[in-house]
Amino acid sequence: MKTLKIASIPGDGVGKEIMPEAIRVMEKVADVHGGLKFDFEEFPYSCDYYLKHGAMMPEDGMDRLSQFDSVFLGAVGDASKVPDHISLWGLLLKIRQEFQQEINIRPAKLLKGINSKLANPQDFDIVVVRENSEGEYSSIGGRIFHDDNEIAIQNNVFSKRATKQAMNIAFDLASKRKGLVTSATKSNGIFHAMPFWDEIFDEISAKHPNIKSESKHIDALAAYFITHPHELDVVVGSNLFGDILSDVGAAIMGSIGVAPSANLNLNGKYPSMFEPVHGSAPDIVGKGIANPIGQIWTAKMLLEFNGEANIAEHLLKVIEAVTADGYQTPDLGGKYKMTEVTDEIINRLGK
Ligand SMILES: NC(=O)c1ccc[n+]([C@@H]2O[C@H](COP(=O)([O-])OP(=O)(O)OC[C@H]3O[C@@H](n4cnc5c(N)ncnc54)[C@H](O)[C@@H]3O)[C@@H](O)[C@H]2O)c1
Ligand SMILES: O=C(O)C[C@@H](O)C(=O)O
Ligand SMILES: [K+]
Ligand SMILES: [Mn+2]
Repeated sequence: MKTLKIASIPGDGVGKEIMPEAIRVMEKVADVHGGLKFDFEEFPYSCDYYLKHGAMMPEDGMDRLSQFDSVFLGAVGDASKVPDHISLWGLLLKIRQEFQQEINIRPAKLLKGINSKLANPQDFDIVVVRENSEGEYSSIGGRIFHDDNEIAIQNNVFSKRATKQAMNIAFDLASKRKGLVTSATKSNGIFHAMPFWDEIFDEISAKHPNIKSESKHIDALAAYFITHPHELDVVVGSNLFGDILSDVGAAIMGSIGVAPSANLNLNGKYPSMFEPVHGSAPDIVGKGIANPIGQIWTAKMLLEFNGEANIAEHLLKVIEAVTADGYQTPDLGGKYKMTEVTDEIINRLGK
C-alpha cells in the first residue's frame, strides 16, 4: 500500500468549503485505486490564525510542512481581517519561495459541457508555465519620505538560472504536446528585465530546433488568449505575467472556479504545493455555491506529480463527464450546489 502524506491548508473563505470536498473525492479515489492511501493532516494557517497569533503560521510551520509528500492548499486572503500582501507573503508566497517551488503549472482547456465566456470558442488546450519564485514578486525595495513626497521603489529580480529553468520546462512540455512555446514579454517597455528575458528565450529556442517558438508582448498576448486561444500550446511567463494570463485562461474556460495549479519543487528538497488558481472568493462565501472543480482538478495534478498518472486521468475524465451532463455551479451558469457536484463526481468514480 502506497501512502501519500498530505498537509492540507484550507486557508480562508471558500478555501474552507472546497477543501473538504476535494478530500472526499481523494478518499474515494484511493478506495477505487486499491493500492493507495492518503494520510491527511490539516493545518489552520489562515487570516483567522493571524488574528489569534499575529502570524499566518507558527515559527516551526515550514518545518512541519516539510515532513509531507505534498501540500494541498485552498485559498489565502481575507482583506477584511489582514491586508492581502501580509497574508499572501506570510503563507502562500512564503511556501512557494522557501520550498523552492520555482515553477507553477496552470492548464487552461475547455471541459465538455462547460460554456466558455467566449461566444464561439474553438477547442483550446493551453498550459501556462509561470516562473514562480522571483520576477515582479520580490520583496526588494522600500518606501521613503512622507505625504506628497512619498516614494515607493519595487525592484524586479530576474535570474538567468530561474528564467532558463522556466523556459526549459516549457520546451519540455511542448515536446510532448503540440510543439509550440509562446513567451510572454514586454521588452518594448520594460527596459532591462524583458530584453534579458527575450535573449534567454532566444538562446533556449535555438537549442530546440524541433519546437516552434514565438514571443508576444503581454498586452497583445492577453488579447490573443481571447481571440485565438486555439492557436496556443505552452505559454511561458514571468511571475506576474503568468499570474495574469492564468486568470485569462480560467475566464475563457468558463470560470476561475475550475482552474487548477501545481507549484513544483524540482530539486526534491521540499514538497510541492497544489492549489486552485482562484482565491478566497469573499463574495460567495457561505452560500454553498463555490465551484469545487478547481480544487478537485488540482487533486488530479497532485496525483499525477506523485506518480499516479492513471488514476489522475480517470479522475479528470470523471470530472468532465459530470460537467458534460450539466452538473455545474452558478459561476458556470448551472443550478447545482457545491456538494451536489462533488457527490456526482464521487458516485461516478467507480466501485
Ligand atoms: N492562490 C490564492 O490563494 C489566491 C489567488 C487569488 C486571490 N487570492 C486572495 O483571495 C482574495 C479574493 O481575491 P479576488 O477577489 O481577487 O479573487 P478570487 O479568485 O477570490 O475571486 C474572483 C471572482 O471569482 C469567483 N470565484 C473564485 N473562486 C470561485 C469558485 N471556486 N467558485 C465560484 N466562483 C469563484 C469569485 O466569486 C469572484 O467573483 C484576496 O484576499 C486575494 O489576495 C488568493
Ligand atoms: O500569485 C499570486 O499573486 C496569488 C494568486 O493571485 C495566485 O494566482 O496564486
Ligand atoms: K488558491
Ligand atoms: Mn492569481
